[in-house]
Amino acid sequence: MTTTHEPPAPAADNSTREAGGAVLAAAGLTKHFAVRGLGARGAVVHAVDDLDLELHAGEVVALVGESGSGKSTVARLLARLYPQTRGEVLLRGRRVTAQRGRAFRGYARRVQMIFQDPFASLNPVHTVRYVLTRALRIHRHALRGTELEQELAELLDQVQLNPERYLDKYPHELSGGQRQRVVIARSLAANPEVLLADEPISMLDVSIRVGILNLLRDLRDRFGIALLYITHDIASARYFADRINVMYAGRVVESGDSESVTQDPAHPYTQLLINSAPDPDRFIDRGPTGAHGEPPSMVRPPEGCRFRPRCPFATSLCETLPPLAQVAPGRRVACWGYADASAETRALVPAGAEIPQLGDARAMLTVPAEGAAE
Ligand SMILES: Nc1ncnc2c1ncn2[C@@H]1O[C@H](COP(=O)(O)OP(=O)(O)OP(=O)(O)O)[C@@H](O)[C@H]1O
Repeated sequence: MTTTHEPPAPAADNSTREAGGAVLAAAGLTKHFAVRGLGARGAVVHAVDDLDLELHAGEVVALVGESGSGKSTVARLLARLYPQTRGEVLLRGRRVTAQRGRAFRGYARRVQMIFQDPFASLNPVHTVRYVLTRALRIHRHALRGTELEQELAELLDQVQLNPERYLDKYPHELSGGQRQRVVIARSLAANPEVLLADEPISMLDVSIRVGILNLLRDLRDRFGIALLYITHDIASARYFADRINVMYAGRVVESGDSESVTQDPAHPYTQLLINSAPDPDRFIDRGPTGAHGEPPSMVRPPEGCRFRPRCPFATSLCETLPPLAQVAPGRRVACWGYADASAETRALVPAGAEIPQLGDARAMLTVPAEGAAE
C-alpha cells in the first residue's frame, strides 16, 4: 500500500482543536462581485462579508443557509477558484496566495473540491479507469503495471465500489451515487488534507444520500481529512457535521457544535431555518411585525444585521452590525439580543439603546405546508 495519508486524527473535541490548529482557515474573507450592465455604476453583489472559518483534521464543518446566502462562493474562495476581495485563506497557518500555475496545482492537490452534480464532474467519454489513472499520474507520478492496478483497486475500495465491476464502466453506466463515489475516489488520488463538498448529495436520490454522507464520514475518520459540508438542509448537517456555521445573506450569524445549534438554536434566523427544514427557501413571515419574508438584496444589503427586516424582535439597535460573539463555550451568535450572555456584545451597546427581547421565532413565523399555494 503506497497511500500517504496522515494517520487518523483523534476525536475532535475542544482540546484537540486547540492543540492541533486549523488545517484550513478563512480570516475576514470577503467577496464582492461587480454588477455588470447598464446603470450598474460600480455596484457590487456582497456575496460574502468578513467570514472567519476553521477546518480541523478529522472534523466535518457544515455551512448552512438558504439559496444565495454565499455558501458556494465560500467554497470557491477556499478552493482558490475566485480571488477574494479582502481577507485571507490560511493553509496550516500560512497565507495562501496561489491562484494559478504550479503553486495553484500544489494547493489544489491538498484542498480538493467535490461539486453538486457528479455527472457534470465526469467526462462522459472516459471510463472510470481512465479518470482515476489520470488523477493518480498527476498526483502520484509515473505509476505503471501492477502498482497502478493496485492503486486503482484501492481507490475504488475506499469509496466502496467493487473494482472488478466498476473500473471499466463509463459514467452513463453508473447511478448518480456511484458517479459521486467515483468523483470522491478521484479526489482521494491526490491524498487531500481538505475536502470541500458543495451540496454533494442534493442531486442524488433521497434513498442513497445517507450512504454518501456515511462514506465521507468514514474518510474523515480513516484519513483525518478536514471536511467542509455545504448544504441548505440543516437536518442533514445535524446528522453529518461536527460543527455548524449558519450563513445569512453573506454573513455567518451563528456557529457551534451541531447538536446545540440544532437542538437549541440561538439566532432567530437559525430558528426559522430549523422550522423550515428541509427547504429553507419555503418559509414566509406571517408574524406580528408585518415584516416581509424575502431575503435582502445582496447589492444593497440592509445596514447592520442583515436579518433585521425579517426579524420579529428587531429594534433600532439592529441597524448597527452585531459582533459574532461568544455566548457559551464554543458557541457564537451575531445578535444584539444576546447582550446579556456575551460581555463582548454588551460592551458595544450604546447607553439607552433598546436591546431586542428575543422570543421563539418559530412560534411567531409559520411555514406553508409542502406544496401549498401562496
Ligand atoms: N460569478 C458571480 N457573479 C456575480 N454574482 C455572483 C456570482 N456567483 C455568485 N453570485 C451571487 O452571490 C450571491 C451568493 O451566491 P452563492 O452561489 O455563493 O450562494 P449559495 O448560498 O451557494 O446559493 P445556492 O445554494 O443557490 O447555490 C448570490 O446573490 C449570487 O447571485
